[in-house]
Amino acid sequence: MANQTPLEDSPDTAAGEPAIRLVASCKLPTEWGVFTLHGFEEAATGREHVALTMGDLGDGTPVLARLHSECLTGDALFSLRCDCGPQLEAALAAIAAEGRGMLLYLRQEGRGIGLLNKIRAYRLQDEGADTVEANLRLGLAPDLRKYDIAAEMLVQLGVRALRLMTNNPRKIRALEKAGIEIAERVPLQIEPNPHNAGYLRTKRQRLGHLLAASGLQPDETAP
Ligand SMILES: Nc1nc2c(ncn2[C@@H]2O[C@H](COP(=O)(O)OP(=O)(O)OP(=O)(O)O)[C@@H](O)[C@H]2O)c(=O)[nH]1
Ligand SMILES: [Zn+2]
Repeated sequence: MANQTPLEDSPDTAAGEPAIRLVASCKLPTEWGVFTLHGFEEAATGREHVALTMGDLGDGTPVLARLHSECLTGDALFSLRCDCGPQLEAALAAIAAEGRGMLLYLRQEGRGIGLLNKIRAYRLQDEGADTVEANLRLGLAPDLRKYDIAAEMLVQLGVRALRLMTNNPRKIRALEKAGIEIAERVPLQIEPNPHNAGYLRTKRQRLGHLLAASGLQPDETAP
């Protein structure tokens, strides 16, 4: 069986030690504005996550937020197979436009299956499988992500209520279960391209994403 990257389930470690700790923060100027970058480390695994914040987050009013799971191909390598890169940019632009908000960049690549398994899954998608079926054919669940660690990062940054930019109801449910209030869902729908329209359609039909159907064509493997 392919290598599966296990994800930590709970923010509680032995002896009540925090599951994740803030290690260092710095300024991060971007093309949309100057954010503060906070680096975190998971106690159990050493996995590193970051949060980008802007403005005063501690006044108790819900914070415009994005929880973005790592997608090396879409975020850094310009892949058109998914909507991750444009969502990342749109979220940072929206936060900067408000002058207040946060983006958590969570190192759970490939919906938690890891980079190499995602490449294996893409290979199966090249051969006709959809994004859910590809995971299943590798013996992996369609979505292995957890949000307990993210909830703990929010709390450590003084945030307990969000206006969450997402189309993913599972993300909302998981955060609510972890004690975070979702005051509002802010849709984050990107204009599809010929390479990701089938992927987005599968997300809507098989993963329950709240996406408008228009423009989502069935061909996930368009060249
Ligand atoms: N296994 C697998 N993972 C994928 C595929 N395409 C994208 N991903 C991963 O899907 C994840 C996308 O995460 P998010 O941007 O948080 O989006 P989401 O949970 O789908 O929902 P939104 O908040 O609505 O964007 C990233 O970890 C990507 O690496 C794929 O075909 N297979
Ligand atoms: Zn992606």
